[in-house]
Amino acid sequence: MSRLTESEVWKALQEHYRQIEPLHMRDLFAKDPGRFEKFHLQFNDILVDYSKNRITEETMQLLYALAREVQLDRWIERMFSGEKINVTENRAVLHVALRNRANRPIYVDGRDVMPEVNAVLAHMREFTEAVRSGRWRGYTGKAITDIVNIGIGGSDLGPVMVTEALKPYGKPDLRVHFVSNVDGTHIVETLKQVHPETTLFSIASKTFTTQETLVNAHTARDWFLRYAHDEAAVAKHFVALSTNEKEVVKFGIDPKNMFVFWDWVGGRYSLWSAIGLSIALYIGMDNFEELLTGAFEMDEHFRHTPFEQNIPVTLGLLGIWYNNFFGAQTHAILPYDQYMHRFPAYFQQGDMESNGKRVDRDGHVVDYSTGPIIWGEPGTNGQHAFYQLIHQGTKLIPCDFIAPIETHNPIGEHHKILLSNFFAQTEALMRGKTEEEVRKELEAAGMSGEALEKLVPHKVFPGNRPTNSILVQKITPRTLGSLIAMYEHKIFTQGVIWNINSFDQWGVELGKQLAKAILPELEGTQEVTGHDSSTNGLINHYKRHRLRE
Ligand SMILES: O=P(O)(O)OC[C@H]1O[C@@H](O)[C@H](O)[C@@H](O)[C@@H]1O
Repeated sequence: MSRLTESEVWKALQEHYRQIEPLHMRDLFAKDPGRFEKFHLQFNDILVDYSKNRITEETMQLLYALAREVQLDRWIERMFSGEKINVTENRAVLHVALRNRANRPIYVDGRDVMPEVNAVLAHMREFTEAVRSGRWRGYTGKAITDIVNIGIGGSDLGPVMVTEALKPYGKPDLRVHFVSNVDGTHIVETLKQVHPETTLFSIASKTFTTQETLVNAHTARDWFLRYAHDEAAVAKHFVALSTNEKEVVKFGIDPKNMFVFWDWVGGRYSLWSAIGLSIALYIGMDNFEELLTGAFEMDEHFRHTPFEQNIPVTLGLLGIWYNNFFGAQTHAILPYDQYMHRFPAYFQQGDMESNGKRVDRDGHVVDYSTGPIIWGEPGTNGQHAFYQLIHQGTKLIPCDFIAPIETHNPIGEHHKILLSNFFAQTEALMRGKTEEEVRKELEAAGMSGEALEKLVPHKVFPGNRPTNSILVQKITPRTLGSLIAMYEHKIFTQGVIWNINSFDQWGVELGKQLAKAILPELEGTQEVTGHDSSTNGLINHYKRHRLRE
């Protein structure tokens, strides 16, 4: 037994779960007309309604007590003050410094990081303004029309997600492209759309050693030089976003064209850093700073608001409730906003790479479930695809529904229809439809007898399926910044409760190592024998059939 599962409050939650599990939210709503009032929170223009959860006031009290039990407040302070809470890599976790708009000093190893943070922001402003205004010229004197960001994981997903989410703020005559996959198709298809004289490549890699990114970057460079025939021209078309100057120089990028960040910025938390250059190029530095401001406001809220009114803490605790007491395995993020279509994918990395851990901070295998599987698609597409399982399947899937009150595209009735679906789905998931209601409905439609009875069970919805509804005024840079930071801090809250290190990612290493060992084995015709029979069989099948080409 771990300290967590042995704690009094954990045991109390287990006991309390037994009382809550049989209750239906329909009845909880019927009994208490003030339920929405009690269980919603508001911060700036973000409203979080968590009343459609399988909770009572006692549940929340116990969950907040759990947060106190693990000293969440102390952990928050440790992060914000630059303590090296990423213990396995001996690093501070300071993405909050990147958006510290109050400019309060934050120290790492006795050194205030803010002057460096501000210097990079100034560098980004100078560069993005030069490119956007057309002052920055390519090797034949033409202005830049296309940005190709080459990066993967945290050096891709954030910029992709944000540039998509903030498309209405994008410079119309500047296109951004993202190449991440080492599959040659990705770079080939992208290069078909751009011209070397007017394209700027931003090579985004914290380590600058990531195989996929370097292979794609070399291919881009070769392609470029096939046109330019001049190594000196590379400086006008390639910039690097990285922590590793040595490798950047080795690649052939002038350090003047390098935008730096630091080891205390985790890859999946790096969109706020120089990794956000493609975002800043596209939406402009003022909007990029608005994004930072939104995140900063959420940081302040997270750091200073009592748990009971604290949005990330509350969302984190609700996640714990389903994950650890109801046994929910997954969590769906469902944005009702087409521009936000990569938001669930972004937090797939954000959450699953952070909290997909099986040992605690002290290296002990945990005896409780940790990070959930995160998934989702924008509404209403999801409704016509996988909502069936959420409504009537055998699995409990807590969902976050996110929608803007105002759309960037007020055309006809579209937004009202979209929002009516947003409201309807959480209502349907909560209420369900009883046998009696189904029977009445079928009778009203003229059905009776055996045919009716046969159909009834199929048309019953059990309901009692938990959702959070997150309504924002409009998806602006500022609001998006707050929303992203909200989820980051939810992940942090859960990591603290599970006593895991949310900031390393050793789990991605084994596959990388094995791929490196296998790569040379794919050469030649010699039979491979060094693996298990499946891996040998697959490699040898590939080699035999490749030779047939
Ligand atoms: O930015 P880099 O160093 O190229 O790393 C890209 C990604 O590489 C992956 O291996 C890591 O798991 C991610 O966290 C990271 O974002």
